[in-house]
Amino acid sequence: MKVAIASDHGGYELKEHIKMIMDDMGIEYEDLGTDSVESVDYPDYALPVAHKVAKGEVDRGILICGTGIGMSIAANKVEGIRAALVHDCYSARVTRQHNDSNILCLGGRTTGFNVAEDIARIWLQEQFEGGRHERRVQKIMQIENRLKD
Ligand SMILES: O=C(CO)[C@H](O)[C@H](O)[C@H](O)COP(=O)(O)O
Repeated sequence: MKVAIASDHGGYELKEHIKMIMDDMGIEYEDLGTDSVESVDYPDYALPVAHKVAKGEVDRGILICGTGIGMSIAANKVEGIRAALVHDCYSARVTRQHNDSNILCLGGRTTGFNVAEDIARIWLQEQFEGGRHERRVQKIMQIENRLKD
């Protein structure tokens, strides 16, 4: 599995921590910035990650800003993206099993490193269950298609 990861300044330190977790898990990743705590605009980092995931250039994405909210709003504008803002381990598991979420959003100012690490480990390992959830994900995609009319 290959992951694209990015953050704004509010998520920079957590991004560096999550990269260490992926190193430990043996997961290949591409870091699309930012490279410091200097102030930047989160949509500029959400879009490249979302595009890579939507185009299939990577399998999944991780986006981190201060709360994770801005990143999730921006990423979910891209067709084919199911970005999940996660604060707890149960949601991390279920958003993979049920929603087949392809981007994980975390808050660098709202979620402690230890909880964020647990969330990331679960989300990176968990599989989509399909079945009834496949039908529901298809209905999300149909909403995207209707919006094109
Ligand atoms: O988009 C956000 C709010 O949901 C993120 O938390 C940003 O990181 C935040 O808005 C950045 O704020 P700052 O005051 O410019 O550091």
